[in-house]
Amino acid sequence: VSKIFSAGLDITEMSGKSNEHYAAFWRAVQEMWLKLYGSNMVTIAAINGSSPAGGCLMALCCDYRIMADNPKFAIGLNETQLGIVAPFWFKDTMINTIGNRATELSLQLGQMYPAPEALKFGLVDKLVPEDKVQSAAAAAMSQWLSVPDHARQLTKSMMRKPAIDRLVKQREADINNFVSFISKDSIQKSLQIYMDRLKQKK
Ligand SMILES: CCCCCCCCC/C=C/C(=O)SCCNC(=O)CCNC(=O)[C@H](O)C(C)(C)COP(=O)(O)OP(=O)(O)OC[C@H]1O[C@@H](n2cnc3c(N)ncnc32)[C@H](O)[C@@H]1OP(=O)(O)O
Repeated sequence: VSKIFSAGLDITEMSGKSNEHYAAFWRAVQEMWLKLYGSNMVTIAAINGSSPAGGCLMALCCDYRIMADNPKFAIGLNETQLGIVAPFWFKDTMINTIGNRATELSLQLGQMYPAPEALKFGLVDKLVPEDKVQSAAAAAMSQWLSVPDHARQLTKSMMRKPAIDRLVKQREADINNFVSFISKDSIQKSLQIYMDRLKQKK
């Protein structure tokens, strides 16, 4: 889809469904994060459009982020704006990228940052013209792949293992927490209002 890197998690998967559905959905989201954040491969995000919430998380899982230089494209963990809460492992992923204070500001306010602003505090690493995103990502990939792989892999694992271990240890509790949170009437209402607002925007 043009103008969108990822719209984040599918909100329709989190509304009006059974608890079994929510649990299976959340396990799959955890799985995606564990695989991508824990990958020993080099991962470069080529962010060619807006990237809210789950989209931002996916980008943050990568080793390096290149974004199209267009202030109309924004990136951030905007969960609070939907009346929901970024889970601790979303928060950890952001802290590991931009630090504690910038993460707290960003999460409490549910801020989406236009690309030039995101660059300023390291939420993305580089901006390039829209038609150069793929080639810049390929060039970055070559640079990362030129480092001896065993050393790079061990270093990546050393940096990320504490956050990964934390979710692995609490996986079932995190699923239960998600299900009891998302199935609350008040949360379902917030999500409904947010979806209605998205549709009215047209
Ligand atoms: C305690 C802890 C416990 C745990 C607590 C729970 C933790 C949950 C963590 C959640 C993580 C998330 O990712 S939550 C999801 C966050 N995502 C968002 O906020 C994205 C909202 N969307 C947008 O901002 C925009 O749509 C954007 C992506 C920039 C594209 O804008 P455009 O103008 O190009 O397109 P639109 O017209 O808006 O959208 C096209 C259609 O797609 C729909 N759509 C857009 N985003 C959608 C989405 N994420 N899910 C479903 N549908 C979506 C719109 O309603 C439209 O539907 P039609 O009108 O029918 O065509």
